[in-house]
Amino acid sequence: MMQYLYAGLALIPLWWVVTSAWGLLRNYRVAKRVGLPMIVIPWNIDSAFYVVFANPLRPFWESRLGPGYVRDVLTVTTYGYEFWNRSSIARRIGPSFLVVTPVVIRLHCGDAAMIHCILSRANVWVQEKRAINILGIVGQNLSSSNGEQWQRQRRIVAPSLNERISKLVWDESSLQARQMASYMLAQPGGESRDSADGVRAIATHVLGAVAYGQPQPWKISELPSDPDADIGYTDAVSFLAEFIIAASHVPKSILRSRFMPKQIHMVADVLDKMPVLAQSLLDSVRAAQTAQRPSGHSADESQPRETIASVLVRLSDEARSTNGHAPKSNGAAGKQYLTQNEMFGNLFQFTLAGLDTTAFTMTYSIALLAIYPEWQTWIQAQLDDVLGPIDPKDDTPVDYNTIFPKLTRCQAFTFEVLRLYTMIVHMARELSKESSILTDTNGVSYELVAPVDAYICSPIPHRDARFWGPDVDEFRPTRWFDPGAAPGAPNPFITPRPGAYVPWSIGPRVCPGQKMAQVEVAAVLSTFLRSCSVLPALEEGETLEQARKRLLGVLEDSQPTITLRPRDKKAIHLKWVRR
Ligand code: HEM
Repeated sequence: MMQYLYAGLALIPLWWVVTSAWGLLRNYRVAKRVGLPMIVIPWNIDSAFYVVFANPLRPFWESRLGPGYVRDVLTVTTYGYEFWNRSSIARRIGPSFLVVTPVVIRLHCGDAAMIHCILSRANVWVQEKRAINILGIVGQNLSSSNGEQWQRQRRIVAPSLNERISKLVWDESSLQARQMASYMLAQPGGESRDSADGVRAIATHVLGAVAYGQPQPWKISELPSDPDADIGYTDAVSFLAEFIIAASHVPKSILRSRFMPKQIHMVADVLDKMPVLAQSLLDSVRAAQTAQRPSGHSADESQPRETIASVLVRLSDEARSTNGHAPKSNGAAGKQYLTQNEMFGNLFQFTLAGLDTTAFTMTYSIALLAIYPEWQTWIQAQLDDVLGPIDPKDDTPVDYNTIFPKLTRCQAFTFEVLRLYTMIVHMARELSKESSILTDTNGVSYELVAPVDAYICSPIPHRDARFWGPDVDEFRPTRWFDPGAAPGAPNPFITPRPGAYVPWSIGPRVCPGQKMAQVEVAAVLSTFLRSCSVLPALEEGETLEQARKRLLGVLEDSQPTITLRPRDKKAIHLKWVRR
């Protein structure tokens, strides 16, 4: 009897070897017909074990391994390589290549024309299942749906981020930035290691105010840590956003187990509280709408009361009453409004998609201002030109409609930050049809046959000298100005080749919060630079030049979790001085 058991156990590894070899051979044959460069890997790179260990192992092999196949394999299978590899693999083997394993064929796509092909066909290259599982934890939302479900939500959600919201974002961001600048200037010697936490507080409070109607004064926020304390909706969503992988992958019973730290127990508690918190937020939005005049304004016409949540509720309610059961193209009745679950999901999604992306864009921006003082004075010169001489006693709010369009240098600076420090280093898609033909920038076509995944590796086209010129690796915001644009033209910027610049994605699933983020970053940078300058704080015996190099090293040592971030944000040690 026992000998059968031993034979059975011995067969398990053999079975694993045979099925892996068979899978690899099958995928290799399919991939070879495509004609793109390949990196063949004989194990499952998506297994939980490999995903967990690949990143911590990076320091061990990075300094020891020379160039070659093994190094390439370890690089492309370590999360976030798209940023830290600085396009070195893509420059050697080609901007797009296939990673072939026993279980998957994955296109790593860095060619602008191919990226454009994929992102403009949202019904063919759909959101990948793993991303859907992570992003839909609190309810169905834009990022966790495809097809008709996505289209319906998009019709209602995208318009909620409208121009009126941009004005609110501008005002709230400027207010928060003024409070943060005063705090920084009041620190001993104006020095602080809290700039990253400070701008995260701005991003959190701007969302709290304009998305959920819960304004708060600026203050560096600690993540909640007391499971018994009351928690507001904004804090709950930003807490879950921080622990999104645990919240989406680990069962609540394990999150609550005795071996887990208190903060992880809280993930389960906050998940349980979310429906109640979201419901009470929606109830208060609906109550405020009932009390409001039909014009959508409060009694004081200059004070629009709308928030993203209230616009979302209004648009969905309007859709429900006008075409709640409009016929689908196939003749069946289909709803056109958001269900309660989708409303919860999409409200949560704003924080998930909009908080860290905007906060870290601001973190990199401030650090880069300190690293490149020439660009800081360049922006300040335009600010002084547009806003006139500085008067420290004048704290009249700057008007969004007239001033934002004129702050072209702030905007160009942000474009350049997001070119070299792209927040979302890859966007995952999978082919939903039998096959798809992609044509690259050289006009060569490739046929991909399902099942196949694609990673849109945004940093690769952002560092492609074919589109950005020989100084592609340099930080140079002036590259964004079109030399042919007339002075004072409303849009003086170049239009990058389709697919060459995708920090906000492109095509039907382009980020609906793009304008909101641009307005927020411009408001914060312009408020800071109008009254302050930022420099790297010097360590003992260091020159300013050495400190700038050190600070650049801190930014270069970045790693995405979902959003790109410096590994050590406290090493962004800045000195704030009044202008
Ligand atoms: C600098 C800031 C931001 C960056 C770099 C950014 C980037 C992106 C990218 C790359 C995508 C596409 C992801 C994919 O297709 O896999 C996306 C989607 C999205 N973003 Fe943003 N985002 C930013 C700010 C915001 C803000 C402020 C909001 C809203 C408050 C927002 C809401 C969304 C939503 C709802 C989607 C899903 C769109 C869809 O699937 O139809 N984002 N964002």
